[in-house]
Amino acid sequence: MPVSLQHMSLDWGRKPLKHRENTQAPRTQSRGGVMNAHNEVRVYVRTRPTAQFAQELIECLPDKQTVNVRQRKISRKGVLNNQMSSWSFRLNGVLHNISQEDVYQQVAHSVVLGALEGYNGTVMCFGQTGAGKTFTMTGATESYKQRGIIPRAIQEVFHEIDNRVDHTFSVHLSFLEIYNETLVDLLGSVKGGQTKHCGTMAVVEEPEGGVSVKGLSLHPVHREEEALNLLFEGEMNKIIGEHALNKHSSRSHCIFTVHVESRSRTLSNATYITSKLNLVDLAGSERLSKTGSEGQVQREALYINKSLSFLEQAILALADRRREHVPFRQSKLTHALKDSLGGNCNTVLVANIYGEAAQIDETLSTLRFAARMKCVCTEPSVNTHIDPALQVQTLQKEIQLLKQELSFHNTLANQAAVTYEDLSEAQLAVVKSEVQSYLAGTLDEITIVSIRQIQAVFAQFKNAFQEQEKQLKAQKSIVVKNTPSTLSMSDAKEPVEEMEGANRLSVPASSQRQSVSPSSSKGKKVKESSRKNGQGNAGPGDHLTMTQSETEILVPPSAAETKKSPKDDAKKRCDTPPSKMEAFEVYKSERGHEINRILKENKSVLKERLAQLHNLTGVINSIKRDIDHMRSELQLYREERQSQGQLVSADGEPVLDEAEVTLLIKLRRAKDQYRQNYEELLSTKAEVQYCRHLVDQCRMRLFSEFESWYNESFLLPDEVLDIFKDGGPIRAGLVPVDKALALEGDEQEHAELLADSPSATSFYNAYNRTVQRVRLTHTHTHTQRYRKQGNCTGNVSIIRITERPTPYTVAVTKQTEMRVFFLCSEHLIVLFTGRAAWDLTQTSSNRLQPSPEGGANMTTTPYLAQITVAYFLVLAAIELFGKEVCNCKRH
Ligand SMILES: Nc1ncnc2c1ncn2[C@@H]1O[C@H](COP(=O)(O)OP(=O)(O)OP(=O)(O)O)[C@@H](O)[C@H]1O
Repeated sequence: MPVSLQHMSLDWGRKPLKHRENTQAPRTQSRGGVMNAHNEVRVYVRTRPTAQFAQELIECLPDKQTVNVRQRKISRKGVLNNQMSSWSFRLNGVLHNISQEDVYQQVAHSVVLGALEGYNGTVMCFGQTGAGKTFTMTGATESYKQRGIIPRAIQEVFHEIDNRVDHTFSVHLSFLEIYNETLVDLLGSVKGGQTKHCGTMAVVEEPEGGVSVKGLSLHPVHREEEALNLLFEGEMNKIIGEHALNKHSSRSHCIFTVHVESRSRTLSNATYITSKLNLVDLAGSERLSKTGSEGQVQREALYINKSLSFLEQAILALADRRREHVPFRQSKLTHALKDSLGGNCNTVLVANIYGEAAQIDETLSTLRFAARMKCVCTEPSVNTHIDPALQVQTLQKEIQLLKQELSFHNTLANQAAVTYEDLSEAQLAVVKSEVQSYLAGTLDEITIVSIRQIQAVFAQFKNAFQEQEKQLKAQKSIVVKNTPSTLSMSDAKEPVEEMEGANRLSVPASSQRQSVSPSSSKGKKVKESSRKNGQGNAGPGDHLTMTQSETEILVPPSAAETKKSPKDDAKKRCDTPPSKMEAFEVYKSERGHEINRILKENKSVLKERLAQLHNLTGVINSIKRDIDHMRSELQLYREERQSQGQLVSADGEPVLDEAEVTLLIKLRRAKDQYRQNYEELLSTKAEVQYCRHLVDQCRMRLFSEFESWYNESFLLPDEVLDIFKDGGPIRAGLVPVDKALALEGDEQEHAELLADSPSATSFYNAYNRTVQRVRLTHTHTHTQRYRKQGNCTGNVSIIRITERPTPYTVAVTKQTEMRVFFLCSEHLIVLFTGRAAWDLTQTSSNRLQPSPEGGANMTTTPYLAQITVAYFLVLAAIELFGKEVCNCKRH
């Protein structure tokens, strides 16, 4: 077996970078940056110097990036004729007659710096046997000046490490050989190596992507010299053969890897970065007819050629972006290079070629491989890791610091006694009793001291709510059992959509328990028809979501309630108001008929526009697909042509062929079509948005008017209804704040004026309207005045409820007995004493029971405006506490 060991001279000492030899070649990238903006593999071609350089066949252009190759055409019969074919290859650089130092600077310098910044890097030499791959990668052994990329990379790594004092680095080396499809550890015999997994060597996939070699030893190195020793040791172990084209031909593929790990000395975070710098010297492809290899060397050549052809297949697949599968596992070489070729790596290929005419076929084939490789994309990214143990330590320190901050803050705020640990059983019991007292009205406020306490308070509220809900359900099931439904599912089906919204705006349960009289005949009609159905309200609620209000209504009137006085008639009727769903149906067909009709019309227009939008989207997507398809067809076509070499005219201009031109025209047309449809899509979208807005507006109006009508017909107390009478200061429905606030005293004033003369009604009505209008313009000032009276300053706890279309804010002042509630909605802002409001809830009375302490805007005689306001406030407040509180802030 003609295997020999290559002799290496070991006299390459380290030389400081500032004394380096000629560095004329431009530095392509800045220090440590991602070297390739387009994330494509960078490809260089290097010519082996020769006295017989075939100038007439190989032309290196002055741009130092293009190489043109000419070859005699082969006739159909397989014989050469005098016609020539030309190919042009544009690469990242043509390294023709340049020094080893310049090669390193152009090819590997930025990849090495990238590796120190956490980017994986690969530099790989490919080409015909004897073309200069080993010379490029390892260099000549005789002279320091002629050393190749690997020793220079080692030198640069350690030089940079010495300079980067803000980081600590650890460097390990490995040296893998793939010989006849067998993995060999070239440093296996060297002591001090660490091997992760023992046993047969194999390429294994890493859980986080990428590959590693099981059983390959990793050697820690601290100095350049140590690293060079290992390189030379491995080089000595490489298998070398001899044939006609190369006396010292590498018979295997070799991957020298520098593993770098770096941590910041200045930042005390738990992150660190790692990278792998792969320096790959591939075995050369060879034609047995040219090398004249025999026996073992011939067998090796077969293995080499086979693995290189698998490499070509993998590159073809990688370059074709439509291919999902890349056959990496076909050979040990492609599998081992999996993450170096198409991964997160800065990859550079050097294609080594002969300059002689005799090797022109192989040169052309090497250049085609290089052109394909240039189409391969990589995604360089920094390999950042987190050290879990260090992170725990850092977080513990941070917690400690924050605890100290907090206790310092508490001391300043006179709250040194507050603890922030989990609440004990005793503390939880205290919270529970506080919440119960608060709900019962015996406690005005719960002082908030910590987040854990807030959580416990909310948990208690939730418990209370759930318990109440359970009770209501139990109550409902009893009533439902006794109340046969007369409405079928289909009856209830249509209103569902609208009622979902109606429920959102609905008046809560307790409000319906109040004794009120209907003010309109329509309301009565609904109520009466509902009465005919036994208890009146069970129907739709049985099939749909049973709201709290509906369940409440189902409770049959007690014997005491049926005993009526003449004035109690209204009360009794309101004990059993119709279900909202039922009432809503009636409302839509009568009072709300017009707005309901408009809503329906708007909905149908919206539906039509949505269908149009849907169609347009379909059309656009299909055009987009066509465009994508054409683009990739064009790309593929170009790549194919590029890999065959760019066809150029006699003047050297690139020539487009007919097929490419046709594809370009088709693509342009499709783009125009896409643009037109897209514009149409935008205008249709705008129309849809507008229609949606109209539908929403109509729906909101329908609901709000229904609410007003329902309240007016079934729920509002007589006193309130009186003030809604024609000519009264407040119109029926939700009470606008300005009117509510302006109401005070109006009744009296009105009555006095009317007393002048009964025939002066129109005059006074007009007068009153003008007065109201003037007051309306002063709403803001008015509200401010009340706000001040409400003493809404100082510490305020705000609980915001977000589960409603319009969020409500309940603000409770801490300073005085006075409580101010703001119910903010489109129509109503209420200022009131909290105690009075809660009293009202508890007694279920329609009369306001002011707190004994009273407030600046409260007296023992309830004003009508205040009653009205209180009424709405209480409804909202009850509803609030039936909902889960989502967010609590302490100001
Ligand atoms: N740029 C160059 N300058 C000087 N000598 C070179 C150059 N390129 C190659 N050589 C010489 O050519 C011979 C073959 O080169 P080398 O061993 O590097 O080829 P190879 O591509 O690695 O071949 P194989 O694939 O058979 O291993 C060596 O003696 C080497 O010194």
